[in-house]
Formats: sequence, structure tokens, C-alpha cells
Amino acid sequence: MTIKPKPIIWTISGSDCSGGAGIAADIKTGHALGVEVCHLITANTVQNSQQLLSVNAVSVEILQQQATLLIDDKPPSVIKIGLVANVEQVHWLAKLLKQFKVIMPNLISVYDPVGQASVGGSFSCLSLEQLTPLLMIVDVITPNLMEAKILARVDKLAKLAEANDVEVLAKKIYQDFAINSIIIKGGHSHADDKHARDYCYHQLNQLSDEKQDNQEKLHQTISYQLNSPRLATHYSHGGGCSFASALASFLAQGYLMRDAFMLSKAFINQGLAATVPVSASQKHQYYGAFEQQAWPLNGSDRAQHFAEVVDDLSGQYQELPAFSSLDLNGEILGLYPVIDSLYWLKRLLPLGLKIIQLRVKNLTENELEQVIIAAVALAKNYGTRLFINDYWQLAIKHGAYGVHIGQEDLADADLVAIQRSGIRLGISTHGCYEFILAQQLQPSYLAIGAIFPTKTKDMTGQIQGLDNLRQVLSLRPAENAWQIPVVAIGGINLERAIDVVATGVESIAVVTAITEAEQSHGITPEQAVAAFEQIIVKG
Ligand SMILES: Cc1ncc(COP(=O)(O)OP(=O)(O)O)c(N)n1
Ligand SMILES: Cc1ncsc1CCOP(=O)(O)O
Ligand SMILES: [Mg+2]
Repeated sequence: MTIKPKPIIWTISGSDCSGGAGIAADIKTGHALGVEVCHLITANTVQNSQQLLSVNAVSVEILQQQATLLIDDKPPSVIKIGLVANVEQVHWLAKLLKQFKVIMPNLISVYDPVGQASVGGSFSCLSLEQLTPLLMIVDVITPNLMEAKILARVDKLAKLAEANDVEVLAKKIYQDFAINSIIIKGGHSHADDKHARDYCYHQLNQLSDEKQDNQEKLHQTISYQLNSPRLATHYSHGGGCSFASALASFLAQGYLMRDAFMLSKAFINQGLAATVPVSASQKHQYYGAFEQQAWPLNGSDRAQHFAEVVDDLSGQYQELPAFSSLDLNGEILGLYPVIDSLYWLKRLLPLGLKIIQLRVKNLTENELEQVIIAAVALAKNYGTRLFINDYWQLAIKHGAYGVHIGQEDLADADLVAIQRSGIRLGISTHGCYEFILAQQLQPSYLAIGAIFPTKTKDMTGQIQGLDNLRQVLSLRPAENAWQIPVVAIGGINLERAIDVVATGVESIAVVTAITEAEQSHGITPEQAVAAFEQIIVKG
């Protein structure tokens, strides 16, 4: 077996001699998630799972020597910072990150403000003012609710009710320290809350997250909460550190912030679920180290570790019934050509396809309406399921079989009107966060892409690969009798189709592999359709 080069993260945090938290948690997490972890120890602590006896800071000279020796040898994609023991270390870190950002503009720093609040300042007695130089430079911060209150200077908030409002706290931290992503762990949660709710307030575009050329989105912020059942276990020591190092690991692997957050929470849930639940009858409750489980977890129970997404969209459509199904009666959806004209529709409909999409981008609304009317009439002669891309009002008005809607248009589309009209809905997704959110809306199918680079649409930063395709396929709840069919799209040609079909995906959507089959493979579009269908049948 060959070992692929792994992304490198650095963790700059304290050593916990009991092995649960700090550097030990970071190394175990990085190992489980397939990243290499360089560790720079800020302090050697004397502690067990019950008490902390001392924090023994390492000098900044030694830390600097380690950084200097490692930087050319093992440059990090992400630096995770945990325990910072004194003011010298704050200044050293702030300077180091500033220098590194000049030579590595894509470097991401994740700060988990260990013990600044929850243990009553026992790990470090740094004030907020003393921490400010570091706070002003980090990209991501992962406080718990108590730490967030300190960071947001909660005592200065006008209304007491705001002190527990994670959105207020996160916005305040964002404004005061210009930190791109604020994840408040367990926000809104009370001891009797049956759910662990983690909240994220996040500015798009700063972490090469979305496309930089979209000026409108440049300073757009999004916020959402990930909820999952609270898991009480004796083995949670170091869970917070492990969450932050999981986040660092997934970011180092190139995941977008929201996907890294979703995956990190699933990784933590998986670890908590693997260990013994707390029993009320036991007097002395052993407090063990968080269990980093192998990742990705195989098996049918994988979906259960992924949280539910709560955001404006999911809130708005919470009560909406499922969209009409594709009525496949056990058949698989198969090849899904996406074409842009009546010419292609007339050419492909006689081939007996189960589904086809009209994706027109360059016509006026009036011209488009005429094309849609003609397309609906044509498709009805063949019993092929005709989806209209983007134009949901026209699709409803003219009785198309369904409409396909992308992420950009989802918030503005009237999903209630689409559901009530009875036409089917397909939704584009690009990663596990969007997939889970869209799945909660119970559409007729879910698309995931782009699987491979494509010249048909700008998908910069959103290439999924086969691993992510497999990952989202495993996120459909196993217990559902009816699973939402999944369509893979983007850069799929005849050569790649074999591997795509092997993932078990129900359908593959293609544009150029059919419309440009002559140029690329010297075969007719009809022959390309037949070749794809053969691959799908064999798969
Ligand atoms: C089957 C299928 N999947 C994805 C898309 C892309 O939709 P969207 O993200 O809205 O992008 P545009 O196609 O509108 O450019 C699709 N059309 N079909
Ligand atoms: C519309 C769309 N959405 C995601 S990728 C893509 C383009 C697919 O085209 P092709 O099959 O030519 O790569
Ligand atoms: Mg669209």
C-alpha cells in the first residue's frame, strides 16, 4: 500500500499529561483524519481528569526555534492554536501569524480559546485586552458559550437577554476582532437540553470559500446552527480540543468552512457515541479521554452522526411536506442529459430517456416561455421526465414535470408554490452541508457536483471528487423506505462514468459528453447515450 502525501497542520497548544486534551487530542485527531500534525508545545501542564495543578510555560525562544526549523520542511496549511500561557506567547503568536500570512496567503488559523473562561481562568489568566493582538489576526475561533461571553464583553451588553443569544455574541466578536468564522460550541444549550447546538457565524469569501469575483458576496455573512442529540458519556475529556483540531484537519484537506464544521461535529458525535453512556447509578464517574474513531466510518449508521442544519431556509420550510416523487417504481434514474435547445430535445427524446433537463441561459423571458411551452409538449409525447432549469414559475405555469433549482436561487424560489403545484423539484448541492440542508427539504432528487472539473460552468472551489460523492450518498438515512435519488454532475465523460456509477449513485447528468461527443470521441450523440446506458446497466 502506498501512503499519499498528507496535508500538514500545526498545533500550537499545551500538553495534557493525562492524555485527554491539548496536544494529545490534536495528534490523535489528526491521525484519525489523515493529516500530519506538527506540535509546538506552549506549556507543560500537570493535570489529571479531575484537577489542574500547574501550567509550565515553554519559552517563546524555543517555540520560535521550532517554527523556524519546521517552516520550510513542513509548512502548514492550517495552524490550530490552543492554550496560550502568557503575554509573551500572545505577542510571539501574533507576529508569527502575521509573517506567515505574507509568505502563505492561504494559511488558515483556528484558535480554540482553551480555558479562558470555563475553568475560571485556571489555564491562563490573560485578560481580553492582553489576548487582543492574537484575536485580531486569527481566521477562525471556536469558543464555548462561556468563552464567547467573555470575548463579546457580555457585561457591557445593553440587555441581559442578549448574553445568551449566540447570534448577538458572535456578531459582537466578529465586529470587535474581525474574525471570519466564529463557532460557538454548545451555544443556546442548557443542562436539560436534549440537543447539542453549535452555532456558526461566518463571513464568506475570506477563506477562499466562495468565488472571489462575486463582489456582491464579498462581505456577505451567513449563520446557521448544527443540532444533534446530546450524547452523555464518560469519555469526553479533550472533546473541545478534538473538535477544533478536526476543523483544522478538514480545512487543511480543502473543505469549505461549512463542510469542515459539519464533518467535525460528525467526527465528535461518532467518538462520543462509541463510548459508554453516563449511568446515573454510578457514584464515581470515570472521566476518560475522548475516543477518536477511524474516519470515515463505514456502515449504515453513519448518517446518524451528522447534525441537522438549522438556518433561515430550514426554518421557513420546516412544515413543508415532501415534494412529489419521480415515481420510479424501483427502476434507477440512469442517464440525465442536460441540454440547451429544442434542437437537442428533439434529437434525444426518441432515445427513450427517463429524464432530461432544459437548461437555457441566453434567451429573453418571452423567448424562453415559447421554448418551454414547446418543450413540455414534446416531452409529453415520449413520457420522458422534463425538468426546467431555474425558471420555476414558467415550469409550474406550463405543467413541466419538474424544475431544477440551484443554491443561488433556493432562497428566492417559492418552494411552497412548487410543492403545491405537484411538479417535482431537483436541488443542486456542493458538499455535505448543502446536501443535508437540501435533504431536509425532501425534494424529488438531489444533485451533487461538480464531481470533476468542467468547462460548462465555473465551479471553482466546488469540485467534489468521488470521495465526497460517496460521502454524501452515505448521508441518506438508512431507515427510510424511500431514499431521495441522487444525481452526480460535472465533468462526467464515458471514461469517468464507470467509477461514478460504481459509487452507487442513481443518475449521472451530462452536458458536453453528449453534445460534444463527435469532437471528443468521434461518435454521434446517440452513440454516446447508448454507451452511457450500457455503463449504467452494467454498473
Ligand atoms: C442535474 C443538475 N445538477 C446541477 C445543476 C446546476 O444547477 P445550478 O447550480 O442552478 O446551476 P445552473 O445550471 O443554473 O447554471 C443542474 N442544472 N442540473
Ligand atoms: C450545470 C452544471 N452544474 C454543475 S457542473 C455543471 C456542468 C456539467 O457539464 P458537463 O457535463 O459538460 O461537465
Ligand atoms: Mg440554476
